[in-house]
Amino acid sequence: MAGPLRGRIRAPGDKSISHRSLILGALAAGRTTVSGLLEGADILATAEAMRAFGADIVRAGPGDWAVDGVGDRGLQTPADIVDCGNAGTGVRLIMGAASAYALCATFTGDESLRSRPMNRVLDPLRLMGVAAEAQAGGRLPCTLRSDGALTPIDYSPPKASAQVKSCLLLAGLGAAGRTTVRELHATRDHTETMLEAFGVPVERDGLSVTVTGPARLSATHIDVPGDPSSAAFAVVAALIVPGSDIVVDGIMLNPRRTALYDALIEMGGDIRFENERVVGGGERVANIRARASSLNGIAVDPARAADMIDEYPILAVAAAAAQGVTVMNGIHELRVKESDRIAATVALLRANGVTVEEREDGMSVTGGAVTGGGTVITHHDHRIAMSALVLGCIADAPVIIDDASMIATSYPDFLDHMQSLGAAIAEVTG
Ligand SMILES: O=C(O)C1=C[C@@H](OP(=O)(O)O)[C@@H](O)[C@H](O)C1
Ligand SMILES: C=C(OP(=O)(O)O)C(=O)O
Repeated sequence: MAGPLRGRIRAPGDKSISHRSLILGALAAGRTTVSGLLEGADILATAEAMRAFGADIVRAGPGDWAVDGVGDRGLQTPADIVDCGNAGTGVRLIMGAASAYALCATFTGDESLRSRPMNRVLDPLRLMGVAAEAQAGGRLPCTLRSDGALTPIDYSPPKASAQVKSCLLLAGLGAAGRTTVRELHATRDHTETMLEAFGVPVERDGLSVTVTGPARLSATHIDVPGDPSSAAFAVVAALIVPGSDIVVDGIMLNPRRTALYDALIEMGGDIRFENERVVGGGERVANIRARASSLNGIAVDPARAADMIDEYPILAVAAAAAQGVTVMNGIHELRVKESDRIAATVALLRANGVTVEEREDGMSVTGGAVTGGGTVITHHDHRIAMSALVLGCIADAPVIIDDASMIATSYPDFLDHMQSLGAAIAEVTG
Protein backbone atom coordinates (compact mmCIF):
# COMPACT_ATOMS: atom_id res chain seq x y z
CA MET A 1 0.00 0.00 0.00
CA ALA A 2 1.23 3.51 -0.89
CA GLY A 3 2.02 6.25 1.61
CA PRO A 4 -0.41 9.07 2.39
CA LEU A 5 -1.57 11.68 -0.13
CA ARG A 6 -0.87 15.22 1.00
CA GLY A 7 -1.13 18.63 -0.60
CA ARG A 8 -3.31 20.72 -2.83
CA ILE A 9 -4.28 20.54 -6.50
CA ARG A 10 -6.56 22.42 -8.84
CA ALA A 11 -8.74 19.99 -10.77
CA PRO A 12 -9.23 20.72 -14.48
CA GLY A 13 -12.10 22.75 -15.85
CA ASP A 14 -15.47 21.07 -16.02
CA LYS A 15 -15.84 18.94 -19.13
CA SER A 16 -19.58 19.52 -19.61
CA ILE A 17 -19.23 23.30 -19.32
CA SER A 18 -16.13 23.31 -21.54
CA HIS A 19 -17.95 21.55 -24.40
CA ARG A 20 -20.88 23.92 -24.07
CA SER A 21 -18.64 27.02 -23.94
CA LEU A 22 -17.22 26.20 -27.35
CA ILE A 23 -20.50 25.07 -28.91
CA LEU A 24 -22.61 28.00 -27.67
CA GLY A 25 -19.75 30.42 -28.34
CA ALA A 26 -19.60 29.12 -31.92
CA LEU A 27 -23.31 29.81 -32.42
CA ALA A 28 -23.28 33.29 -30.89
CA ALA A 29 -22.82 36.66 -32.52
CA GLY A 30 -19.55 38.21 -31.34
CA ARG A 31 -16.50 37.01 -29.42
CA THR A 32 -16.95 34.70 -26.45
CA THR A 33 -13.99 34.46 -24.11
CA VAL A 34 -13.47 31.42 -21.92
CA SER A 35 -11.14 30.99 -18.98
CA GLY A 36 -10.31 27.72 -17.27
CA LEU A 37 -11.32 25.66 -20.31
CA LEU A 38 -10.49 21.97 -19.98
CA GLU A 39 -7.85 21.24 -22.59
CA GLY A 40 -8.66 17.53 -22.74
CA ALA A 41 -8.90 15.59 -25.98
CA ASP A 42 -12.73 15.55 -25.90
CA ILE A 43 -12.81 19.34 -25.79
CA LEU A 44 -10.11 19.78 -28.42
CA ALA A 45 -12.23 17.59 -30.71
CA THR A 46 -15.22 19.84 -30.07
CA ALA A 47 -13.11 22.93 -30.85
CA GLU A 48 -12.02 21.35 -34.13
CA ALA A 49 -15.60 20.39 -34.96
CA MET A 50 -16.97 23.89 -34.37
CA ARG A 51 -14.17 25.34 -36.52
CA ALA A 52 -15.27 22.97 -39.28
CA PHE A 53 -18.78 24.45 -39.01
CA GLY A 54 -17.38 27.98 -39.47
CA ALA A 55 -16.51 29.36 -36.04
CA ASP A 56 -13.11 30.93 -35.41
CA ILE A 57 -11.65 29.44 -32.22
CA VAL A 58 -8.22 30.33 -30.85
CA ARG A 59 -6.25 29.47 -27.74
CA ALA A 60 -4.88 32.64 -26.17
CA GLY A 61 -3.06 30.91 -23.30
CA PRO A 62 -3.46 27.98 -20.90
CA GLY A 63 -7.22 27.58 -20.43
CA ASP A 64 -7.89 30.94 -22.09
CA TRP A 65 -9.78 30.67 -25.34
CA ALA A 66 -11.64 33.05 -27.67
CA VAL A 67 -14.51 31.97 -29.88
CA ASP A 68 -15.73 34.18 -32.72
CA GLY A 69 -19.17 32.77 -33.33
CA VAL A 70 -21.04 32.59 -36.62
CA GLY A 71 -24.02 34.67 -35.46
CA ASP A 72 -26.46 35.48 -38.30
CA ARG A 73 -24.18 33.79 -40.86
CA GLY A 74 -25.10 30.48 -39.25
CA LEU A 75 -23.19 27.21 -39.12
CA GLN A 76 -22.00 25.98 -42.54
CA THR A 77 -21.66 22.55 -44.12
CA PRO A 78 -18.22 21.26 -43.06
CA ALA A 79 -15.72 20.41 -45.78
CA ASP A 80 -14.97 17.02 -44.28
CA ILE A 81 -16.28 14.37 -41.88
CA VAL A 82 -16.56 15.73 -38.33
CA ASP A 83 -14.62 13.52 -35.90
CA CYS A 84 -15.72 13.96 -32.30
CA GLY A 85 -13.11 11.56 -30.94
CA ASN A 86 -14.20 9.83 -27.73
CA ALA A 87 -16.88 12.35 -26.72
CA GLY A 88 -20.54 11.41 -26.49
CA THR A 89 -21.30 14.88 -25.17
CA GLY A 90 -19.48 16.52 -28.06
CA VAL A 91 -21.15 14.59 -30.84
CA ARG A 92 -24.68 14.60 -29.41
CA LEU A 93 -24.71 18.32 -28.61
CA ILE A 94 -23.10 19.29 -31.90
CA MET A 95 -25.62 17.19 -33.85
CA GLY A 96 -28.38 19.17 -32.16
CA ALA A 97 -26.73 22.53 -32.73
CA ALA A 98 -25.98 21.75 -36.39
CA SER A 99 -29.55 20.62 -37.04
CA ALA A 100 -30.79 24.16 -36.48
CA TYR A 101 -29.12 25.27 -39.75
CA ALA A 102 -29.47 24.43 -43.45
CA LEU A 103 -26.51 22.09 -43.87
CA CYS A 104 -25.33 18.53 -44.28
CA ALA A 105 -22.72 16.95 -42.02
CA THR A 106 -21.29 13.50 -41.38
CA PHE A 107 -20.17 12.67 -37.84
CA THR A 108 -17.87 9.96 -36.58
CA GLY A 109 -15.66 9.19 -33.60
CA ASP A 110 -13.19 6.67 -32.20
CA GLU A 111 -13.95 2.98 -31.77
CA SER A 112 -15.65 3.61 -28.42
CA LEU A 113 -17.85 6.45 -29.70
CA ARG A 114 -18.77 4.50 -32.84
CA SER A 115 -20.17 1.75 -30.60
CA ARG A 116 -22.46 4.09 -28.64
CA PRO A 117 -26.20 4.50 -29.34
CA MET A 118 -27.21 7.63 -31.25
CA ASN A 119 -30.90 6.85 -31.85
CA ARG A 120 -31.68 8.54 -28.55
CA VAL A 121 -30.95 11.84 -30.35
CA LEU A 122 -31.60 10.82 -33.97
CA ASP A 123 -35.21 9.71 -33.31
CA PRO A 124 -36.35 13.06 -31.88
CA LEU A 125 -34.25 15.03 -34.41
CA ARG A 126 -36.10 13.15 -37.17
CA LEU A 127 -39.39 14.19 -35.56
CA MET A 128 -38.16 17.78 -35.91
CA GLY A 129 -37.54 17.27 -39.64
CA VAL A 130 -33.87 16.28 -39.79
CA ALA A 131 -32.92 13.56 -42.32
CA ALA A 132 -30.49 11.26 -40.52
CA GLU A 133 -28.72 8.18 -41.85
CA ALA A 134 -26.70 6.12 -39.39
CA GLN A 135 -25.09 2.69 -39.25
CA ALA A 136 -27.04 -0.33 -38.00
CA GLY A 137 -28.43 0.22 -34.50
CA GLY A 138 -28.10 3.99 -34.83
CA ARG A 139 -24.31 3.95 -34.60
CA LEU A 140 -21.80 6.43 -36.04
CA PRO A 141 -20.79 7.39 -38.70
CA CYS A 142 -24.02 9.25 -39.25
CA THR A 143 -25.04 11.89 -41.77
CA LEU A 144 -27.51 14.65 -40.90
CA ARG A 145 -29.28 16.86 -43.43
CA SER A 146 -31.36 19.79 -42.28
CA ASP A 147 -33.15 22.56 -44.18
CA GLY A 148 -32.74 24.74 -41.12
CA ALA A 149 -36.50 25.15 -40.68
CA LEU A 150 -37.22 22.54 -38.00
CA THR A 151 -40.54 21.71 -36.40
CA PRO A 152 -40.59 22.32 -32.65
CA ILE A 153 -41.46 19.27 -30.52
CA ASP A 154 -42.69 18.42 -27.06
CA TYR A 155 -40.60 15.38 -26.20
CA SER A 156 -40.19 13.03 -23.24
CA PRO A 157 -36.90 11.12 -23.59
CA PRO A 158 -37.29 7.51 -22.41
CA LYS A 159 -34.07 7.83 -20.36
CA ALA A 160 -32.77 10.63 -18.18
CA SER A 161 -29.97 12.18 -20.26
CA ALA A 162 -28.53 15.67 -20.23
CA GLN A 163 -27.00 14.97 -23.63
CA VAL A 164 -30.39 14.21 -25.19
CA LYS A 165 -32.02 17.19 -23.47
CA SER A 166 -29.20 19.49 -24.59
CA CYS A 167 -29.23 18.20 -28.17
CA LEU A 168 -32.93 18.94 -28.50
CA LEU A 169 -32.76 22.36 -26.85
CA LEU A 170 -29.96 23.34 -29.25
CA ALA A 171 -31.94 22.06 -32.25
CA GLY A 172 -34.93 23.93 -30.85
CA LEU A 173 -33.05 27.21 -31.24
CA GLY A 174 -33.72 26.83 -34.99
CA ALA A 175 -37.35 25.69 -34.78
CA ALA A 176 -40.04 28.38 -34.95
CA GLY A 177 -42.00 27.94 -31.73
CA ARG A 178 -41.66 26.10 -28.44
CA THR A 179 -39.42 23.05 -28.09
CA THR A 180 -40.02 21.34 -24.76
CA VAL A 181 -38.09 18.47 -23.20
CA ARG A 182 -39.74 16.63 -20.31
CA GLU A 183 -37.26 14.68 -18.21
CA LEU A 184 -37.75 11.46 -16.25
CA HIS A 185 -35.30 12.68 -13.59
CA ALA A 186 -33.54 16.01 -13.38
CA THR A 187 -30.17 15.93 -15.16
CA ARG A 188 -27.32 18.44 -15.24
CA ASP A 189 -28.67 21.84 -16.22
CA HIS A 190 -25.58 23.44 -17.76
CA THR A 191 -27.15 23.94 -21.19
CA GLU A 192 -30.11 25.78 -19.69
CA THR A 193 -27.94 27.99 -17.46
CA MET A 194 -25.47 28.74 -20.22
CA LEU A 195 -28.14 29.49 -22.85
CA GLU A 196 -29.44 32.10 -20.40
CA ALA A 197 -25.93 33.53 -20.07
CA PHE A 198 -25.86 33.82 -23.88
CA GLY A 199 -29.11 35.80 -23.74
CA VAL A 200 -31.61 33.07 -24.66
CA PRO A 201 -34.68 32.85 -22.41
CA VAL A 202 -35.24 29.32 -21.06
CA GLU A 203 -38.46 28.31 -19.31
CA ARG A 204 -37.85 25.75 -16.57
CA ASP A 205 -40.83 24.19 -14.87
CA GLY A 206 -40.02 21.22 -12.66
CA LEU A 207 -38.80 18.50 -14.98
CA SER A 208 -39.68 20.33 -18.19
CA VAL A 209 -37.50 22.79 -20.09
CA THR A 210 -38.59 24.94 -23.04
CA VAL A 211 -36.80 27.14 -25.53
CA THR A 212 -38.61 29.25 -28.09
CA GLY A 213 -37.06 29.56 -31.52
CA PRO A 214 -35.77 31.08 -33.56
CA ALA A 215 -33.36 32.34 -30.94
CA ARG A 216 -30.12 34.29 -31.23
CA LEU A 217 -27.16 33.97 -28.90
CA SER A 218 -24.97 36.90 -27.90
CA ALA A 219 -21.34 36.34 -26.97
CA THR A 220 -20.37 36.35 -23.32
CA HIS A 221 -17.51 35.46 -20.97
CA ILE A 222 -17.38 32.08 -19.28
CA ASP A 223 -15.31 31.11 -16.27
CA VAL A 224 -15.21 27.32 -16.25
CA PRO A 225 -15.33 25.93 -12.69
CA GLY A 226 -13.39 22.84 -11.58
CA ASP A 227 -14.85 19.48 -12.57
CA PRO A 228 -16.37 17.53 -9.66
CA SER A 229 -16.18 14.35 -11.75
CA SER A 230 -12.41 14.73 -12.17
CA ALA A 231 -11.82 15.83 -8.56
CA ALA A 232 -13.48 12.60 -7.45
CA PHE A 233 -10.36 10.53 -8.19
CA ALA A 234 -8.03 12.41 -5.83
CA VAL A 235 -10.79 12.75 -3.23
CA VAL A 236 -11.46 9.00 -3.15
CA ALA A 237 -7.73 8.25 -3.12
CA ALA A 238 -7.33 10.52 -0.07
CA LEU A 239 -10.27 8.91 1.73
CA ILE A 240 -8.95 5.38 1.30
CA VAL A 241 -5.18 5.78 1.73
CA PRO A 242 -4.40 5.96 5.48
CA GLY A 243 -2.98 9.26 6.75
CA SER A 244 -4.04 11.30 3.69
CA ASP A 245 -5.19 14.92 3.83
CA ILE A 246 -5.67 16.84 0.57
CA VAL A 247 -7.48 19.85 -0.86
CA VAL A 248 -8.84 20.11 -4.40
CA ASP A 249 -9.48 23.75 -5.25
CA GLY A 250 -12.38 25.40 -7.07
CA ILE A 251 -14.77 22.50 -7.55
CA MET A 252 -18.27 23.15 -8.86
CA LEU A 253 -21.01 22.27 -6.36
CA ASN A 254 -23.96 22.20 -8.77
CA PRO A 255 -26.40 19.79 -7.04
CA ARG A 256 -26.94 17.92 -10.31
CA ARG A 257 -23.24 16.96 -10.15
CA THR A 258 -22.35 16.35 -6.53
CA ALA A 259 -24.23 13.21 -5.48
CA LEU A 260 -20.96 11.25 -5.29
CA TYR A 261 -19.80 13.53 -2.49
CA ASP A 262 -23.10 13.02 -0.63
CA ALA A 263 -22.65 9.26 -0.99
CA LEU A 264 -19.05 9.38 0.23
CA ILE A 265 -20.06 11.46 3.25
CA GLU A 266 -22.86 8.97 3.96
CA MET A 267 -20.22 6.23 3.88
CA GLY A 268 -18.31 8.09 6.60
CA GLY A 269 -15.94 10.06 4.39
CA ASP A 270 -14.35 13.12 6.00
CA ILE A 271 -15.10 15.63 3.25
CA ARG A 272 -15.43 19.36 3.86
CA PHE A 273 -16.35 22.17 1.52
CA GLU A 274 -14.19 25.18 2.27
CA ASN A 275 -14.35 28.76 0.99
CA GLU A 276 -17.67 28.32 -0.82
CA ARG A 277 -18.21 31.08 -3.35
CA VAL A 278 -20.00 31.85 -6.61
CA VAL A 279 -17.93 32.25 -9.77
CA GLY A 280 -18.72 34.02 -13.04
CA GLY A 281 -21.54 32.12 -14.71
CA GLY A 282 -23.32 31.72 -11.40
CA GLU A 283 -21.98 28.30 -10.35
CA ARG A 284 -21.17 27.75 -6.67
CA VAL A 285 -17.69 26.36 -6.11
CA ALA A 286 -15.66 25.30 -3.08
CA ASN A 287 -12.31 23.85 -2.17
CA ILE A 288 -12.85 20.23 -1.20
CA ARG A 289 -10.81 18.91 1.70
CA ALA A 290 -10.67 15.14 2.02
CA ARG A 291 -9.00 13.18 4.80
CA ALA A 292 -8.44 9.47 5.23
CA SER A 293 -11.54 7.87 6.73
CA SER A 294 -12.92 4.50 7.60
CA LEU A 295 -15.76 4.00 5.19
CA ASN A 296 -18.85 1.83 5.51
CA GLY A 297 -20.86 0.27 2.70
CA ILE A 298 -24.21 1.86 1.85
CA ALA A 299 -27.17 1.30 -0.46
CA VAL A 300 -26.76 4.11 -2.98
CA ASP A 301 -30.07 5.86 -3.69
CA PRO A 302 -30.93 5.05 -7.35
CA ALA A 303 -32.95 8.27 -7.53
CA ARG A 304 -29.63 10.14 -7.40
CA ALA A 305 -28.04 8.15 -10.24
CA ALA A 306 -28.22 10.99 -12.78
CA ASP A 307 -26.43 13.28 -10.33
CA MET A 308 -23.41 10.99 -10.17
CA ILE A 309 -23.70 9.08 -13.42
CA ASP A 310 -20.00 9.28 -14.29
CA GLU A 311 -18.81 8.58 -10.75
CA TYR A 312 -19.86 4.94 -10.23
CA PRO A 313 -16.51 3.40 -11.20
CA ILE A 314 -14.65 5.51 -8.63
CA LEU A 315 -17.44 5.00 -6.08
CA ALA A 316 -16.95 1.25 -6.57
CA VAL A 317 -13.28 1.75 -5.70
CA ALA A 318 -14.25 3.56 -2.49
CA ALA A 319 -16.66 0.67 -1.81
CA ALA A 320 -13.80 -1.82 -2.19
CA ALA A 321 -12.08 -0.06 0.72
CA ALA A 322 -15.22 0.15 2.88
CA GLN A 323 -16.48 -2.21 5.55
CA GLY A 324 -19.47 -4.18 4.32
CA VAL A 325 -21.40 -4.09 1.08
CA THR A 326 -22.17 -1.12 -1.17
CA VAL A 327 -25.20 -1.66 -3.38
CA MET A 328 -25.53 0.33 -6.60
CA ASN A 329 -28.75 -0.07 -8.59
CA GLY A 330 -30.63 1.72 -11.36
CA ILE A 331 -27.48 2.36 -13.39
CA HIS A 332 -28.17 0.50 -16.63
CA GLU A 333 -27.03 3.65 -18.50
CA LEU A 334 -23.47 2.82 -17.46
CA ARG A 335 -23.56 0.05 -20.03
CA VAL A 336 -23.59 2.58 -22.90
CA LYS A 337 -20.86 4.99 -21.80
CA GLU A 338 -17.31 5.00 -23.22
CA SER A 339 -17.31 1.32 -22.25
CA ASP A 340 -19.83 -0.94 -20.55
CA ARG A 341 -18.88 0.56 -17.21
CA ILE A 342 -20.69 -2.04 -15.11
CA ALA A 343 -18.82 -4.88 -16.78
CA ALA A 344 -15.52 -2.95 -16.86
CA THR A 345 -15.75 -1.97 -13.18
CA VAL A 346 -16.65 -5.50 -12.13
CA ALA A 347 -13.70 -6.83 -14.13
CA LEU A 348 -11.28 -4.26 -12.70
CA LEU A 349 -12.28 -5.10 -9.14
CA ARG A 350 -12.27 -8.88 -9.63
CA ALA A 351 -8.86 -8.80 -11.31
CA ASN A 352 -7.55 -7.25 -8.11
CA GLY A 353 -9.13 -9.52 -5.55
CA VAL A 354 -12.32 -7.60 -4.73
CA THR A 355 -15.62 -9.44 -4.35
CA VAL A 356 -18.33 -7.94 -6.53
CA GLU A 357 -21.69 -9.10 -7.81
CA GLU A 358 -22.83 -7.93 -11.24
CA ARG A 359 -26.46 -7.31 -12.16
CA GLU A 360 -28.01 -6.06 -15.39
CA ASP A 361 -28.64 -2.63 -13.88
CA GLY A 362 -26.08 -2.48 -11.11
CA MET A 363 -23.47 -4.10 -8.91
CA SER A 364 -22.70 -4.78 -5.24
CA VAL A 365 -19.17 -4.42 -3.96
CA THR A 366 -17.98 -6.13 -0.78
CA GLY A 367 -15.17 -4.20 0.87
CA GLY A 368 -12.05 -5.88 2.16
CA ALA A 369 -8.41 -6.49 1.35
CA VAL A 370 -7.39 -5.48 -2.17
CA THR A 371 -4.73 -7.91 -3.34
CA GLY A 372 -3.98 -6.06 -6.58
CA GLY A 373 -1.63 -7.62 -9.06
CA GLY A 374 -4.22 -7.57 -11.86
CA THR A 375 -4.02 -5.97 -15.28
CA VAL A 376 -7.09 -3.89 -16.06
CA ILE A 377 -8.48 -3.60 -19.58
CA THR A 378 -9.65 -0.01 -19.94
CA HIS A 379 -11.70 -0.33 -23.17
CA HIS A 380 -10.88 3.25 -24.29
CA ASP A 381 -12.49 4.52 -21.09
CA HIS A 382 -10.73 7.30 -19.14
CA ARG A 383 -12.79 6.80 -15.99
CA ILE A 384 -12.03 3.07 -15.86
CA ALA A 385 -8.32 3.87 -16.27
CA MET A 386 -8.27 6.46 -13.46
CA SER A 387 -10.41 4.34 -11.13
CA ALA A 388 -8.07 1.37 -11.56
CA LEU A 389 -5.04 3.52 -10.72
CA VAL A 390 -6.73 4.82 -7.57
CA LEU A 391 -7.52 1.24 -6.55
CA GLY A 392 -3.82 0.54 -6.98
CA CYS A 393 -3.09 3.06 -4.20
CA ILE A 394 -4.52 0.61 -1.63
CA ALA A 395 -3.57 -2.68 -3.25
CA ASP A 396 -0.92 -5.05 -1.88
CA ALA A 397 0.55 -5.58 -5.36
CA PRO A 398 0.56 -3.03 -8.20
CA VAL A 399 -2.51 -2.58 -10.36
CA ILE A 400 -1.58 -2.23 -14.02
CA ILE A 401 -3.71 -0.71 -16.77
CA ASP A 402 -3.37 -1.71 -20.41
CA ASP A 403 -3.64 1.84 -21.78
CA ALA A 404 -3.35 5.22 -20.06
CA SER A 405 -3.75 7.34 -23.19
CA MET A 406 -7.51 7.86 -22.80
CA ILE A 407 -7.03 9.67 -19.48
CA ALA A 408 -6.22 12.75 -21.56
CA THR A 409 -9.82 12.94 -22.79
CA SER A 410 -10.97 14.46 -19.50
CA TYR A 411 -7.95 14.91 -17.21
CA PRO A 412 -4.60 15.40 -19.00
CA ASP A 413 -2.83 16.34 -15.74
CA PHE A 414 -4.12 13.34 -13.78
CA LEU A 415 -0.76 11.61 -13.43
CA ASP A 416 1.08 14.84 -12.51
CA HIS A 417 -1.57 15.78 -9.98
CA MET A 418 -1.65 12.37 -8.34
CA GLN A 419 2.15 12.22 -8.21
CA SER A 420 2.32 15.73 -6.73
CA LEU A 421 0.02 14.51 -3.94
CA GLY A 422 2.37 11.60 -3.33
CA ALA A 423 0.36 8.80 -4.93
CA ALA A 424 2.55 5.92 -6.08
CA ILE A 425 1.31 5.93 -9.67
CA ALA A 426 3.94 5.67 -12.35
CA GLU A 427 4.29 4.93 -16.03
CA VAL A 428 5.94 1.64 -16.80
CA THR A 429 7.82 1.18 -20.01
CA GLY A 430 8.70 -1.91 -21.98
O1 LIG B 1 -24.39 16.55 -20.78
C1 LIG B 1 -23.25 16.24 -20.39
O2 LIG B 1 -22.30 17.05 -20.39
C2 LIG B 1 -23.02 14.87 -19.92
C3 LIG B 1 -24.09 14.05 -19.65
C4 LIG B 1 -23.96 12.66 -19.17
O3 LIG B 1 -24.33 11.79 -20.22
P1 LIG B 1 -25.85 11.33 -20.49
O4 LIG B 1 -26.64 12.50 -20.85
O5 LIG B 1 -25.75 10.35 -21.63
O6 LIG B 1 -26.29 10.67 -19.22
C5 LIG B 1 -22.55 12.33 -18.71
O7 LIG B 1 -22.39 10.93 -18.62
C6 LIG B 1 -21.50 12.91 -19.61
O8 LIG B 1 -20.20 12.65 -19.12
C7 LIG B 1 -21.63 14.41 -19.73
C1 LIG C 1 -19.69 9.56 -20.23
C2 LIG C 1 -18.72 10.47 -20.32
O1 LIG C 1 -18.53 11.33 -21.38
P1 LIG C 1 -19.15 11.37 -22.84
O2 LIG C 1 -20.54 10.79 -22.80
O3 LIG C 1 -19.12 12.79 -23.23
O4 LIG C 1 -18.25 10.55 -23.73
C3 LIG C 1 -17.76 10.65 -19.22
O5 LIG C 1 -16.96 11.60 -19.29
O6 LIG C 1 -17.73 9.87 -18.25
